Amino acid sequence: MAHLLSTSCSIKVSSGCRPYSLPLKQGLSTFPTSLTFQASESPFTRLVSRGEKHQRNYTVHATTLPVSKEGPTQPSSGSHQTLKEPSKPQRVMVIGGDGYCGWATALHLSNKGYEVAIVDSLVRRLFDHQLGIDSLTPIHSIHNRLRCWKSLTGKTIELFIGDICDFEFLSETFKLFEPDAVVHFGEQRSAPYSMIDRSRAVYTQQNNVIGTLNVLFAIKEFREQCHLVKLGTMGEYGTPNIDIEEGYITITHNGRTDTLPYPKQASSFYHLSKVHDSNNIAFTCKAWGIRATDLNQGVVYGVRTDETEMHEELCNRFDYDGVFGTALNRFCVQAAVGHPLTVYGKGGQTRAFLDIRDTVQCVELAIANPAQPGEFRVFNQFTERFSINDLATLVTKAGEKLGLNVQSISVPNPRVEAEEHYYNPKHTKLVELGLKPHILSDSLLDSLLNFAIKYKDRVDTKQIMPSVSWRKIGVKTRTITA
Ligand SMILES: O=c1ccn([C@@H]2O[C@H](COP(=O)(O)OP(=O)(O)O[C@H]3O[C@H](CS(=O)(=O)O)[C@@H](O)[C@H](O)[C@H]3O)[C@@H](O)[C@H]2O)c(=O)[nH]1
Repeated sequence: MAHLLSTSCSIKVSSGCRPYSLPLKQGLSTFPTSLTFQASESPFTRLVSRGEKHQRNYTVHATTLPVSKEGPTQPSSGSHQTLKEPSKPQRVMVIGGDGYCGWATALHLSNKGYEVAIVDSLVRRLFDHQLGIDSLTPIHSIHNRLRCWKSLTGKTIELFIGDICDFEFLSETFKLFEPDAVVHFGEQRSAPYSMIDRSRAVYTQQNNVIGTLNVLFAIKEFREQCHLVKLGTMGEYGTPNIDIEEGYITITHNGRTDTLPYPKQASSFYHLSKVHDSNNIAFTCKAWGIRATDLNQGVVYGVRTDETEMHEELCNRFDYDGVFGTALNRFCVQAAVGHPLTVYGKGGQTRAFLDIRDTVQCVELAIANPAQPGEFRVFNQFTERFSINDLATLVTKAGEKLGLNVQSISVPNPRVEAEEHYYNPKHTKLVELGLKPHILSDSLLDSLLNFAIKYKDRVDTKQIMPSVSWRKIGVKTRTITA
């Protein structure tokens, strides 16, 4: 990688047994990069030695306890390696477990009694450094987060730091942890980031598509009964002028009828990467009998979950900048600091939304009710629909109740998207499994706004306006200046 600097740093990993260090060669240019391990001191070697110790423990302590819809509630007993009923998941690998949705999910599953391992390259933190942005909330290192969780609850979350695009690393995590389910959040998830320049577009698709392919190969090779729960996006469908079904549509054409994958019309290189993932997963379910659930998630808002609010060191990240911040969270921060709400274009663009507390609930439901071998399920994961103008109105009213003077402006739309359109996506499958939605209420908006007000001194208002244009993307690597 031409832009890779040979800066070395050390990441400390706490295992349940003893801490050890992973020396890293880290790309710190403006170019996106994953963390690359030095050949002489690879994490692979270290993880193997740690894993051998754990594997001995598994033989003595691991478990085959049955799981209810609520998830297992008892600690392990018996040998995990002789697991006879793989459809009863207990061991969940959360890839991307240091990120916004991943962190909340990892804690939630651990709290529900699952044995959880986080696999993460920490590259999301590196993006912040590269772009000069930061979470509204101060976030602690993954090591402090996990130590804090352990001291509060007595529960250990295992940690594997590395890049899933490195198949050797991923293989070792599979062999050591032996997951029954893998929740895959470990992708570059920002549409604007993928539209900064050619290098970020290529990075996004390479990272996301190859990472998911590696997960599929790892399941096939090492853990064929493991259920893949993959974070897709509602943006895969685009905004067609007909109802959006959950993954599949039955079509009669020239007198013949078939149920086919719902047409995809993604509108950023990021959203397209998820379409490519879905195709690869669908194919491997057919070809290899992989069991998979694609969670086509809408735009997530909120920050607190039952677990993250147990201690300030467990606090989740909260992005408000023009690259990683999402609509409602951004509007709350904008209202808190007196910045006009940034409605792109006409504001009639309508999207599917959900509270982060429902993200963790949906993932848990998908794990507790796994897909069958060879089945490629698609769930539309959201609870409500709003246009951007609806959101601006809601935040304005909620802000006024708190004494804030909230204004909106129409910003020339940096994206290429329909600004007025039909939008009626179905979302019944997760409700049928038991989802109890948190609806966007006045009290939730009130608490989100108060949250934003609490941290408003940390806001860098220069990061609020959008800086990435879908039309102006070029091949030249864009350097982010201070
Ligand atoms: O200040 C803003 C920010 C956004 N928007 C508009 O709000 C809509 C949603 O944008 P967003 O930035 O909130 O979300 P998006 O880029 O679509 O991506 C986010 O939501 C996706 C779900 S969905 O939108 O595809 O359903 C996830 O896949 C992504 O990981 C997550 O970053 C867009 O029409 C955008 O033009 C504004 O009008 N003003």
